[in-house]
Amino acid sequence: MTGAGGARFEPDRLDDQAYLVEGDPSGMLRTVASSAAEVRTAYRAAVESGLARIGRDGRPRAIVVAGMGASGLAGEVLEALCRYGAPGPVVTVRGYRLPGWVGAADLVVAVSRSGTTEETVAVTAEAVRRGCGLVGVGAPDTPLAALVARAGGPYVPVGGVAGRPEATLWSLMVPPILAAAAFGLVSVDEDEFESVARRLEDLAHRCRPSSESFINPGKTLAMELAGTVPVVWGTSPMAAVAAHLLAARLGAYAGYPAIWGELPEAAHNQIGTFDGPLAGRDIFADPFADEPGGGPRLRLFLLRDVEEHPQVTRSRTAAVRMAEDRGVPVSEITADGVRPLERLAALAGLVDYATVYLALGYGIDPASVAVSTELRARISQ
Ligand SMILES: O=P(O)(O)OC[C@H]1O[C@](O)(CO)[C@@H](O)[C@@H]1O
Repeated sequence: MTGAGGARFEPDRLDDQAYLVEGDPSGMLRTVASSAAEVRTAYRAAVESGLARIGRDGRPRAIVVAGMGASGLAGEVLEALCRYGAPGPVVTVRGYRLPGWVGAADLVVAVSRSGTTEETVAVTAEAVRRGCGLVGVGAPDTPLAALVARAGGPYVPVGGVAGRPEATLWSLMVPPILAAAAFGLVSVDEDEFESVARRLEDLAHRCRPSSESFINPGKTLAMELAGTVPVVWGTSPMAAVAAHLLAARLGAYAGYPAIWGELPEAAHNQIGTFDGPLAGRDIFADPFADEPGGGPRLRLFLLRDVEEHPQVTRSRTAAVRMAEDRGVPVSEITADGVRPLERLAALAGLVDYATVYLALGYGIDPASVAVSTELRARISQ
């Protein structure tokens, strides 16, 4: 794709079965529908790679997850799981260098689906030089795999869609979680991953292409996103990962912008947008124009977790009222489920569908947004 500037969202496309096949030549909808299978495969691959054995060396001082883009989100998921209950810190590194304090007492989990992303390879090489414990997740026979082999760490091979690292998150995030579980930092078992898989299967059924827009939650969310400037807030650390995922997927699949944040922090800065130039009705818009509005306007998307701090609940409720008072529409999506990973699955699965449908509604092939590949090529020359 060389640019889709000016593309129009056409809701009818979402119920046009022939278009949903032709407009998605890489089968992104099929890839998203296979998320449940991916969770099960990732679990087995992680177990077979011997990840559980790393726990025998004793608990590391900290776990550092290194990854870029969607691979970095695997670190955020682990951070969210560990934030309040784990006896040690989890840090995500997105960049070329490890923090100065990281050393032999720490475990670095390097995540790169391609196994070639230069930032992640650089951080992994630094981890080898510093004598850190090392786990790798990514494509086999790659620079990343070679570095992890040199350090003698376990490597969890990841397949998936070539050139589409962000197509599914689960194969990237399951191994770091199991690495943390090996040290007792989190408590997860096969049952929990199985209930995640079942939840994703249920979503795949409800969001399937043949299910009409008015009952399909993926298509509904896509229609609510279309033509807006999305402000996406999560109401817990895990819901905030889903908010970040939504913003990331919008950019990657639909070339669409969004801002995201986590309550309570987002209420300290992003709430300013409710009184800004993109909020509410456009008073200068031509009332006789074919298209009302005069440009995209703000819409608040609240990704809610059933486990919220009581003050966050108050902040959320007040923010919804304040948005509505100012003419900013609000969409609220609540993640249900007993365990945090189930709730993440409820939100992340919906996000994956909605962002693919949004791209298709704009007539964009969700696997064709290649500008990040162009940037990679330019900086590697
Ligand atoms: O998982 P990888 O292969 O390291 O890629 C990291 C990120 O870089 C990108 O390929 C973009 O450059 C994203 O698609 C991806 O999320």
